[in-house]
Amino acid sequence: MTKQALDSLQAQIDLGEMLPLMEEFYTIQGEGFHKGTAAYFIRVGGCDVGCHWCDVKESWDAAIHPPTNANTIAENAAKYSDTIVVTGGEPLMWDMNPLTKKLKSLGLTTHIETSGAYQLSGDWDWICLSPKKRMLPTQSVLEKANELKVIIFNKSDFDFAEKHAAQVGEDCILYLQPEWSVRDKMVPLIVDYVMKNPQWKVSLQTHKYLNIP
Ligand SMILES: C[S@@+](CC[C@H](N)C(=O)[O-])C[C@H]1O[C@@H](n2cnc3c(N)ncnc32)[C@H](O)[C@@H]1O
Ligand SMILES: Nc1nc2[nH]cc(C(=O)O)c2c(=O)[nH]1
Ligand code: SF4
Ligand SMILES: [Mg+2]
Repeated sequence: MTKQALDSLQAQIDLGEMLPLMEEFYTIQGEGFHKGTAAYFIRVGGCDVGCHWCDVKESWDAAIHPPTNANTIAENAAKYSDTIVVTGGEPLMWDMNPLTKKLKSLGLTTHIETSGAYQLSGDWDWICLSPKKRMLPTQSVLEKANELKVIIFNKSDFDFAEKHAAQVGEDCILYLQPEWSVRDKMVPLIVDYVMKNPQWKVSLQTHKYLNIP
């Protein structure tokens, strides 16, 4: 590519008109409030949060995922489902306005899975915030989150969950989700916690039990 072409591509990436697309798939939302609902997933590459237990580390390096036109991604997604889940990687590393503008213009419902580590962009019908210790969520995401889904890897994560529950809106639905590799150890603690603190609900990665993407 010429320098001019590279600069133009970078400008489109900066505007969110092009996004590093890792994968797309039609499946069942496995987690949280919308679990059990058919949805088309768009997985955008790039994440620098660095969770040691992340189940999609292949997403982290944006450079290995092809820059793809946001309008093209949206038009393709519309063929599969009315419900579109944008995930990553960390989708809010990129300007989500062009992608969600096109998804909304096609009449689709937009959901995001985010750590909230970056400023909120995009037009969302549902925001799932899963905060991370290594990079705390911004106020912009905390105040708009529809669900708070905290991953429980060890006992200290219950305190982390409460700290974030105190920062989200009143109607935000609260979930505790076991980290997959320690689920046998953490599920009994989560069950006990939710019975004692019924403002919380249990979320499981049901797609992993169903053996679907
Ligand atoms: C891979 S992340 C991508 C979106 C965004 N970066 C985030 O962390 O919310 C999608 C969801 O999977 C959760 N997750 C990732 N690895 C997990 C694991 N090993 N066990 C349980 N949940 C996990 C995240 O907390 C997040 O809710
Ligand atoms: N089925 C299914 N449901 C999911 N909910 C959140 C996911 C994600 O990786 O963001 C995910 C995923 O990867 N697969
Ligand atoms: S923020 Fe999300 S994508 Fe990034 S490392 Fe953590 S779980 Fe993985
Ligand atoms: Mg996943």
